[in-house]
Amino acid sequence: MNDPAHSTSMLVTLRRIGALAAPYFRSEDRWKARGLLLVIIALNLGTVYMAVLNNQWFGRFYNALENRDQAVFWRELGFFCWIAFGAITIGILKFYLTQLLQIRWRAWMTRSYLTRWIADRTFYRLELARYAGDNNHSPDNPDQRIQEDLQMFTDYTVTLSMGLLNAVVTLVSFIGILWGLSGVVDFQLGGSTYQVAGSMVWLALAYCVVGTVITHYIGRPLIGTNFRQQRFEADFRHHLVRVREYSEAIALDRGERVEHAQLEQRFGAVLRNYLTLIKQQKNLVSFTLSFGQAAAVFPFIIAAPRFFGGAFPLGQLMQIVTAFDKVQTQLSWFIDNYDRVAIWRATADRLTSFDDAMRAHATPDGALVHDSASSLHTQDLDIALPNGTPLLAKTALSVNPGDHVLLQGPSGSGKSTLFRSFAGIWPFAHGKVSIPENAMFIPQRPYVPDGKLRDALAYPQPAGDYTDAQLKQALEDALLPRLADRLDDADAWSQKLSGGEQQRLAIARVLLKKPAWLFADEATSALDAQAEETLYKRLAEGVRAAGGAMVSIAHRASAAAFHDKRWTLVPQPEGAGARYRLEAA
Ligand SMILES: Nc1ncnc2c1ncn2[C@@H]1O[C@H](COP(=O)(O)OP(=O)(O)OP(=O)(O)O)[C@@H](O)[C@H]1O
Repeated sequence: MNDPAHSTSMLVTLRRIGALAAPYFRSEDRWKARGLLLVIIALNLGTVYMAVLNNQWFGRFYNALENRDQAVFWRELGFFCWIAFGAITIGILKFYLTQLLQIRWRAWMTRSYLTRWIADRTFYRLELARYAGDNNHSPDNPDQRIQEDLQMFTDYTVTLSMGLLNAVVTLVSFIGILWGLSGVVDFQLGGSTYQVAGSMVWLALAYCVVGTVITHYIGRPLIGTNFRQQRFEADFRHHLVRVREYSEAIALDRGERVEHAQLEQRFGAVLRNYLTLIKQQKNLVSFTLSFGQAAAVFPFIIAAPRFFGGAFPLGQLMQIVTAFDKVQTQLSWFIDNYDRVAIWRATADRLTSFDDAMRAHATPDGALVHDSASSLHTQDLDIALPNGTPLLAKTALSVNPGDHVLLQGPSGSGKSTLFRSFAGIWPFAHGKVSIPENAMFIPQRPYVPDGKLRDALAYPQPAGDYTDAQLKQALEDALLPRLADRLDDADAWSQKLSGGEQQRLAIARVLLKKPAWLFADEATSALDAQAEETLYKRLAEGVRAAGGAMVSIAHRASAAAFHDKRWTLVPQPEGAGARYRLEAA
């Protein structure tokens, strides 16, 4: 999380905010968006107009009181009902339409970000960029950007800009009123008499400038403390989630004490910072409360000599007091929103960097030519690690229908990465890969989504594409007969199923979809030798029947027996151009 102390200049931030905000008002929703915005602006101006009417009413009402004029008193009370009715109606509409604009805007931005994040596997490349140490283009926690920052950005942009508009228009209106009410005051200095116009305006300004400077001085540390609070809270929550996710491993390691200490330490940081926050807030609250109380009597005190001197009636005094209050409140708007503006800026900065990162990783760098063919061929295939270290260089290989290839090599030699390159998702590969279109990959750690078992089994196709009989048969063929009756059970399958069961579920998917080309990355590593043999047999029969081929990464003889070709990644000496070389046999 950016510290506000290190954020960019206000001008740059405003440009960024403009760039983030503009697309929505140019989108397909633009007419509704612009219409809503205009109505909200009009309602804000309406609020100010109501306040002006209210101020004028104060003058007439208090004059009626002073003159003991009952007729005017009742008429003005009736008029007040109209003003109140208008203010309430405008207030409700303003609240409702502002919320509506915010949620529409958030919905549009969220969909736009989601689309760009998911599209073309940008989410995957962003994660890889993080491992590659590309800090400029690998924002932390995209989930937080999309879920929280977009909500804050739209909320703050609407409320702060409308608040600013309100403050400026109110100030202009009420400074005018206050100026008119102030009249011209004689002012003696060094034996000469000067005439000062708008004395109340100058006094209100002076009062607020003094208040603002003091608030700024007292409130400044709060911004940094607030930001640190958010970060400490996020750290604490993150660690709690990790303990939950890795509960079993931690329990097996007997890591409770370490985790407890870690959690205590993180919560300690939350607590310490919070105590600092409370102390700083206490200072600010002490001042703003005193300042607010003083503001209630300050205009009476300064207008009193002229009032008692008979310069104006009670109604005008009350008008001066309410106008002074308005001017004072609006001038204080800037300082009241000091920390919100800082949060807004940081949010805009984070969204901009997320935007830039998505743009930078929107499409693969184009170095790998990936097309479809009736069999697998690679040409001049170079594969590197995210940090640039070459793993394999100038690799040419081919697999023809009917081939069953076993890929072997030391751990970390790049077997899975070769598969990632075949699939066309590894951004650090160069050269050419041609591969049949409907090839299926079983990753080392299959993804099993939560929800209904039938959906997890058919993933990513809709379960409706398959009959119950097909789904059940696939489960039975994958040695999961126990699950065949639970197709409609919704559960957190990735937590409930054992590692071996999850692998069998991934194999059930293959048996269900019957691809001609299969790439299996240690797909049976958690199974016993007998189950491994049975399942490999079924997989091999499946691809043979479909006229395709199979490439497997596997270590045990029970799997090796189903392959007739072997590729081995052989370590290369330093200076050979790549860490490994692929030997085909
Ligand atoms: N996302 C990543 N970021 C950084 N390095 C990675 C990433 N994925 C893989 N690597 C590195 O690439 C190298 C090859 O990894 P890969 O998973 O392909 O090896 P493997 O041969 O399949 O290993 P194993 O047999 O242990 O599964 C390893 O050194 C690994 O640390």
